Amino acid sequence: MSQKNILSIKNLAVQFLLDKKRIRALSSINLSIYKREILGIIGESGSGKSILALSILKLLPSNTEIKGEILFDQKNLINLSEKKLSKIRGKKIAWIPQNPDNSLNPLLQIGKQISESIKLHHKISYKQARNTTLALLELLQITPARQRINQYPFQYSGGMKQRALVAIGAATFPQLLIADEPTKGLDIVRKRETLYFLKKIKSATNASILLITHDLKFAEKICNRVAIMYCGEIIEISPASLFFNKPLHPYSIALLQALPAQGLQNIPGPLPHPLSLPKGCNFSPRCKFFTDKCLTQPPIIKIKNSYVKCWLYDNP
Ligand SMILES: Nc1ncnc2c1ncn2[C@@H]1O[C@H](COP(=O)(O)OP(=O)(O)OP(=O)(O)O)[C@@H](O)[C@H]1O
Ligand code: NI
Repeated sequence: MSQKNILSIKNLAVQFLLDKKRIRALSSINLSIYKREILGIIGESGSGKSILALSILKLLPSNTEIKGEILFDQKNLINLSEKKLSKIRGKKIAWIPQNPDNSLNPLLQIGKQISESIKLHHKISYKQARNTTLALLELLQITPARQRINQYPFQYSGGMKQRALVAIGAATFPQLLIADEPTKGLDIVRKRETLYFLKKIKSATNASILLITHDLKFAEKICNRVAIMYCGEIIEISPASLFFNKPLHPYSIALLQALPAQGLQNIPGPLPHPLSLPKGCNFSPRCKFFTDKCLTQPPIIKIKNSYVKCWLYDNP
């Protein structure tokens, strides 16, 4: 795989200001997304996955303080005006929302919603937009496409609506497609479908995909690399093939052991509250490899193609 970066996040920090308190949502995030890869962002609920995605799209609430760099097309998205950003968002960086019923317009034909997405960003004729829409419907097996293009959301099944969202996201042929929990609440058959169609869209559009999930099994099947989040930090980045065989960070190890197939060993202790994070490593109170060193910030260590933020691997 070519390792050209299409997006680089450097020292990203996000805080929410609430009642004069600062809640740290993300700190010192460093992450690159390679061309044509599927990068999984994995972590428990509240670890900051969605906030990371929303930072890239700059769709955070107004009480947010954001620092650092998100480099895309040689621009720092954080400093970009709303006007310039609107040329990127939805066009070069697109988003597949989670819930079809909140995201599709019930009063507009699906075909219109897809072709509007195309026309919004590309100066093409009605006919060209319609042909691209038909091709996308075919690709996502929303068939017969010529009939489905004129139908309304209520005439689609749940699975078709989900795929229609994928089509809207892919309609602009973005360089980066962000999918937030695309398998949430789906049964095994629908999960398998989502896997298949995401892969199909990736090869048809050449997009990179940032996939947010806490479904480890799904991530294993689809991701090239994974980044593991804990309390608003990335604690490990690894090629998926390595991660699922030999996770490095003690939290990653515990996370994989908590899978049903591994006997469901729960991770002891609670997730720290964002307002009272522990000293040093955020995972230290729950870690079975704890030593006194862990009371100071762990270094980020590179091991082959992986990065891990843990004292365990610091062998001077
Ligand atoms: N608008 C906000 N104001 C204050 N805190 C917020 C706001 N939005 C999110 N947070 C906090 O930021 C942290 C990260 O939230 P985020 O939604 O990114 O988690 P997540 O990993 O996506 O979780 P899930 O898997 O449940 O979707 C959480 O502690 C959350 O409570
Ligand atoms: Ni989320």
